[in-house]
Amino acid sequence: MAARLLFRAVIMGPPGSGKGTISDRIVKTFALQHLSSGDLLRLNIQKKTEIGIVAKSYIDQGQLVPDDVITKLILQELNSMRTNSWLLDGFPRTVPQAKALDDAHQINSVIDLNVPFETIRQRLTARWIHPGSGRVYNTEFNPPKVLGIDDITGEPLIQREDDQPETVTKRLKGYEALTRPVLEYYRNKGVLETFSGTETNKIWPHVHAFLRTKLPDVSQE
Ligand SMILES: Nc1nc2c(ncn2[C@@H]2O[C@H](COP(=O)(O)OP(=O)(O)O)[C@@H](O)[C@H]2O)c(=O)[nH]1
Ligand SMILES: Nc1ncnc2c1ncn2[C@@H]1O[C@H](COP(=O)(O)OP(=O)(O)O)[C@@H](O)[C@H]1O
Repeated sequence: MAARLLFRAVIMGPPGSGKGTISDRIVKTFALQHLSSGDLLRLNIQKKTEIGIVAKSYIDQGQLVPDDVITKLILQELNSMRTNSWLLDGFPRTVPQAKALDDAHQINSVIDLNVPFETIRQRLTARWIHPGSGRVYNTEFNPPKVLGIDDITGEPLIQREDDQPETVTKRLKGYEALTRPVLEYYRNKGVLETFSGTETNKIWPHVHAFLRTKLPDVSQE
């Protein structure tokens, strides 16, 4: 496929706004490759790589991993996705990250999930993940078939250490201070699309309708 036909998108929103959940629906519907910075970091932590060891100390504190560490990791990964359309989830989270991404790739659209912080706090205490795949559950919204067990592999689910209420508060503060300016950055570039709401099932049809104007729906193929 010629480079000009590739679609490059970013999905943004505060922690717990549904980026992972909506990304999952997007990749099932459109031919896009999904890259989640959080999943990639957790994989590195699991494998105890050098990056994983550095990242863990920040993540557990509810702080962002340093810009140079995450930027290098993501740009390296994107290098292996040169011929694909992609959806980047969780990166960029600071203006320096956004600028570094711009220097390497042209971003066509930024999907911004605007979900109130109170809604998010409630969701994150009920979030369970399958660490191997990044599959995400919620005991109220999308519970696993068997409590504590991944539907697909039968392996145990875990709660993220950084989903404890005090850490969530720190992450939301960090979002306000460091990530909100990235929305402004993309608004000024004319690529920001904001979707507001408190329920993924109500937000998703709007995201779907928007992407439908950019990409063919391949879910029936
Ligand atoms: N109650 C409720 N939970 C949701 C909804 N959408 C997503 N969730 C859950 O909220 C948590 C955060 O969603 P996730 O997609 O992981 O958000 P991310 O941190 O932005 O990637 C997960 O446990 C989801 O299953 C919703 O509409 N209602
Ligand atoms: N682009 C990034 N820059 C710095 N730190 C990041 C980035 N992406 C992920 N992280 C680190 O990983 C943690 C978990 O990220 P993620 O799984 O995207 O969480 P959530 O989706 O709940 O916001 C973040 O709180 C942060 O410490």
